Amino acid sequence: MSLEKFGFDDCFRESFRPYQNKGYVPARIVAQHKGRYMVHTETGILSGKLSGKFIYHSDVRKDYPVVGDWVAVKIIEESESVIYVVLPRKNSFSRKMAISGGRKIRNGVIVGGNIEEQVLSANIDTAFIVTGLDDNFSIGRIERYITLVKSSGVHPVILLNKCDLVPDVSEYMEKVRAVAEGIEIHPISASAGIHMDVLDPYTGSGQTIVFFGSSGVGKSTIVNYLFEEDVQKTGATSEANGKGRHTTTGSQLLFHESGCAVIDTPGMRELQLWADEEVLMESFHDIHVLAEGCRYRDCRHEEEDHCSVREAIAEGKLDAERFQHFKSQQKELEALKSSRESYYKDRSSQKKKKSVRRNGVDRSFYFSREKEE
Ligand SMILES: Nc1nc2c(ncn2[C@@H]2O[C@H](COP(=O)(O)OP(=O)(O)OP(=O)(O)O)[C@@H](O)[C@H]2O)c(=O)[nH]1
Ligand SMILES: [Zn+2]
Repeated sequence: MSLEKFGFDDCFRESFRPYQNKGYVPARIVAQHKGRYMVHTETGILSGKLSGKFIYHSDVRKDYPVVGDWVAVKIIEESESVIYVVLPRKNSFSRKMAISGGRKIRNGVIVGGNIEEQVLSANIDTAFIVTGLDDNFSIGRIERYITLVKSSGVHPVILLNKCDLVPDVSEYMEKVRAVAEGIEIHPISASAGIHMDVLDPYTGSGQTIVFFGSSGVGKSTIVNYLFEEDVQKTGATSEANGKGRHTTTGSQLLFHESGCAVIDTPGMRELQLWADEEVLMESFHDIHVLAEGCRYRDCRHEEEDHCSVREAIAEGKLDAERFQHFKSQQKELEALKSSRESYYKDRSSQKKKKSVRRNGVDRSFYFSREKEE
């Protein structure tokens, strides 16, 4: 199969030129785990390890290959290759990682300790910012995601999913348009198959896409629609209000036979979690300010003594309903966090190596993932 189909464009071809005719072949990183890689070459998927020279010359983490990167490899055996070079990236998503010292996450940003940039994925054409037109709809959250995507240099597209749940989308469209100047906004319904053809221009041959959005907005349902099969498990709607459970597991770069690649890695999901946490902080700023007066730093504003938040409710300074709303959103985030933690634990105790090709989809769960810190 041709590599153009998987995004190997003229630009990458040009960067690869010096390695051509020297025994190297171009390949794309489709999985990565602690210095082990899986690469997709013209002839198929191989394991890949870094050459000694590469390791010697790379002193920062961001030099190392990540999912989505194009690399120059030498094939040493039928199923094994050695990675020599990472071709220059078009763009990338990264997070700041603490490598030592007293780190702490505050407002979604790591403070304290030494920080190093960790690149999570590279060479993405479109990042879909997905929101549900249900309880989950939040303008603040959409703004967060826009910032996240724009700062990486990737083209953002906004999808307002679950349009089947609202009689008139125009009011939502207007609200979103006000914070998303110049960004395409599309109302869709993945489960009802409404307006799904708006995705066509972004999901053709050679395109690499990624989905951002809180748990339950329908990211997996959209991917399944695109791939016309259940490549990702979707959560059954747990409540009548259209909320779903957190269900996506697995880390992969999925290739559709059309040539579209979908990137999904746990690190990217953490980026979303942080964006959501920040939104929670911002939209309940009053409660965060009140909480500073609580006796205990980790006060949950439940049964604790000297709780400024409960006092404010008792005095009628804080609306009890608003506080309940805050608590339920906080709970949702905590549940999401613990499900991600158990995901990492499960993965580390269970070594998986599986690659199945079905209905034109390379379903590759290349190897287990542990928290890469
Ligand atoms: N009404 C309606 N429900 C939808 C639509 N798309 C998805 N859902 C439902 O929303 C729930 C969550 O969908 P998922 O695709 O699992 O959401 P997700 O964003 O992948 O969630 P995580 O995997 O937790 O990140 C499921 O019950 C879906 O059936 C839609 O267009 N309309
Ligand atoms: Zn309190």
